[in-house]
Amino acid sequence: MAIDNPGAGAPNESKPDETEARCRRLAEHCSDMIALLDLEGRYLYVSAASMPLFGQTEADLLGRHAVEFAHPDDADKLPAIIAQIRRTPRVHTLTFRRRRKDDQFCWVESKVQGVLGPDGTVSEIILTARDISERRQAEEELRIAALAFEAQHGMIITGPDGAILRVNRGFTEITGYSAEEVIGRNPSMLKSGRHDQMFYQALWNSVEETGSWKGELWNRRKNGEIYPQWLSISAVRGVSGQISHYVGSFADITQHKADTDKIEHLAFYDPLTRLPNRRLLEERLSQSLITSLRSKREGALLFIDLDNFKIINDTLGHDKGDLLLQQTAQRLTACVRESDTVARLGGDEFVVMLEELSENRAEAAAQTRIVGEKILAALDAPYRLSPYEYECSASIGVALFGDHRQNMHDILKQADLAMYRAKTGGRNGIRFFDPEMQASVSARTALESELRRAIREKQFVLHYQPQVDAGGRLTGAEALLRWQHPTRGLVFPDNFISVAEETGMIVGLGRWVLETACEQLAAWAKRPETAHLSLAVNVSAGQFRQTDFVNRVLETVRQSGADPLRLKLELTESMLLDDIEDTITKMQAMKHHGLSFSLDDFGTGYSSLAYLKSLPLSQLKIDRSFVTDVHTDPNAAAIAKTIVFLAQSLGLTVIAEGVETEVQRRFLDENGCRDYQGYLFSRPLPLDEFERFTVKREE
Ligand SMILES: Nc1nc2c(ncn2[C@@H]2O[C@H](COP(=O)(O)O[C@H]3[C@@H](O)[C@H](n4cnc5c(=O)[nH]c(N)nc54)O[C@@H]3COP(=O)(O)O)[C@@H](O)[C@H]2O)c(=O)[nH]1
Repeated sequence: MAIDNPGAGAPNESKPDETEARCRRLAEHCSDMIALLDLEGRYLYVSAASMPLFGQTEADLLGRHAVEFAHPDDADKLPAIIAQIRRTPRVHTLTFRRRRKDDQFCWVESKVQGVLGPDGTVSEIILTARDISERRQAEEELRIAALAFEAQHGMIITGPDGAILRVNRGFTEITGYSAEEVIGRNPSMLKSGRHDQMFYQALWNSVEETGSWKGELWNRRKNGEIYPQWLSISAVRGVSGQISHYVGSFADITQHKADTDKIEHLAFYDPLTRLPNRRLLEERLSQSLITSLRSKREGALLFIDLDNFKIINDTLGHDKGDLLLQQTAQRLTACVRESDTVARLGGDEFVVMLEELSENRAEAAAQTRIVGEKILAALDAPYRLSPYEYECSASIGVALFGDHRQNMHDILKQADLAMYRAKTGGRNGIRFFDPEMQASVSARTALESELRRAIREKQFVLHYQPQVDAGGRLTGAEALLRWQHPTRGLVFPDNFISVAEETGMIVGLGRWVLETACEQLAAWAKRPETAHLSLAVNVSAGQFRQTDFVNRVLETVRQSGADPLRLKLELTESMLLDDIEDTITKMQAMKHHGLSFSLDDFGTGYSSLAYLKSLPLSQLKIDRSFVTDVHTDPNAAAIAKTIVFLAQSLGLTVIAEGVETEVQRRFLDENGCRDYQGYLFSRPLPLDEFERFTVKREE
């Protein structure tokens, strides 16, 4: 299509000057640029109303080539079209960047068309131009948004009610769900179950309050796999300010996390043994120093160095050396609790850090020594380094920590120094840094081996402490263990029972006590002056927890011929509460055979009414500490009275131990206690003296 030159005239139409005036009016009121160019592309006419469009005036334009105003990159476009129009005058549309008066470029959409002259050939060119910069920008933004939406990130758009409206390809690739499977549903379908309600509550609070939330989150893929993602949620608000959409963008960070873990592992773990390295040990040690300051519990650092490790490297080669170090790591790890730390400092140097030991330093040293000995024994066993078998002992230096004046480096140095002393002291041993600790640990080691020997050689005797009733009549006795030491004389249980308990020797020792006590009961039953006596025997937690404890007790009673009705087992609160169900079952089984139970040291532990009711007890024993103070401390007096009242309410008898004075006895008597034991009546006596005491009482 072409436009005829208005000046050329046309039959049956308006007169030419009228038409031209109309055209001019049209041009003068149109904000688009309307221009006439000659066939070279020079401006002949430019509509006045369009001047503000590009800022140029008629004077700036007329006679100038239109192409001069085109962006250099678009400069070829117009001449190419003019060349075509000269051949065929049809309409061409082109977009190009056109310079404005201020030298800025704007995007322009132009229609270019030939105007036929009287000879029917193209004599001029009519050009219209419109600024489309804003439209172009909007289109560009849309294009970028579309590209961004289809990026690798997962995208999810929901309505204000949370229903999914759109997801992208990235979403499908990461989650495994197609768009059809999720549209209309709630994103909660992707939840992994790893976060609680509070987590999601905080997330949505942030979106509501700040408009967005960013963070790490675990979700579940369609195949059930749980994976970590980095999620960013933004609320989109409409013109009214109401939330119209939520846009979520997320990346699968599984690989990133794995890489981070790997980097962390490399930084904090020894690659050969996979144990924590020095750096991590130091971190944990500083943390532990803070914790132990708060909890008041001691910790210990065991510095372990393999004896003669160099020889294995020199003789069997480094690969066997590596193998031995790996096995050492495994053995060390097996010797400690999961909460303790085993680290490799390098070479053949390892460190074990024990935490949460006793508050008492000597006890903590004893606990550490037990672990240290376990480690020595484990490391002393032959290593299988196929085809070789190799033996390699270790030396251990120990530093205790709990003293807040020590710092991490001091402790490591102390343990190292102690280890050095262990080496020079003959290897395959443990040394404590603190000489006092060393002395107490050495004494304990000696006590332990003496005790073992004493059990083997039966160096024990029982003493019997009389128990009397309100009328002063002898009702029975408590059997109390004594160690007849070959050089130290009579040793009292407070000096060895705890060691026997910690080492497990209490089981054998307790068995001996029970057998001896039952034999004694059976012997007394045969004599009229002692036949009425009952005997109380102390039982330790370690004994009671043995799975065959009940059978052993019943068997011992049966074999001795003792009357079970005269045997009373003294148990303590703490041991009973360990596993209350098991305790009740065991006690009931023994009670069924006639045995009775006295709750020793009552009032010093938990003293919970709930368990008291459920245990098949027959007696409560008021602890000596309350009895001692009944007339000096109103609290002790109140406790003693309460225990008597409690026992009466539960249908139990009550016995007071440690009664030393008549004042104490009278107070207890006035408050309903009818049975007593204590120095006021007699100290614990060797068998012959006890029997003489019995006869005297009978007289
Ligand atoms: N598991 C086992 N524990 C036992 C055994 N034999 C004793 N023990 C426990 O050892 C602790 C100390 O016992 P011991 O040194 O024999 O002291 C007992 C009495 O001598 C002492 N006592 C008694 N009357 C008085 C007194 O008037 N004053 C005073 N200062 N001390 C007195 O009390 C101890 C008896 O305590 P208890 O057993 O709580 O009745 C001690 O805890 C024993 O239990 C054993 O064979 N196995």
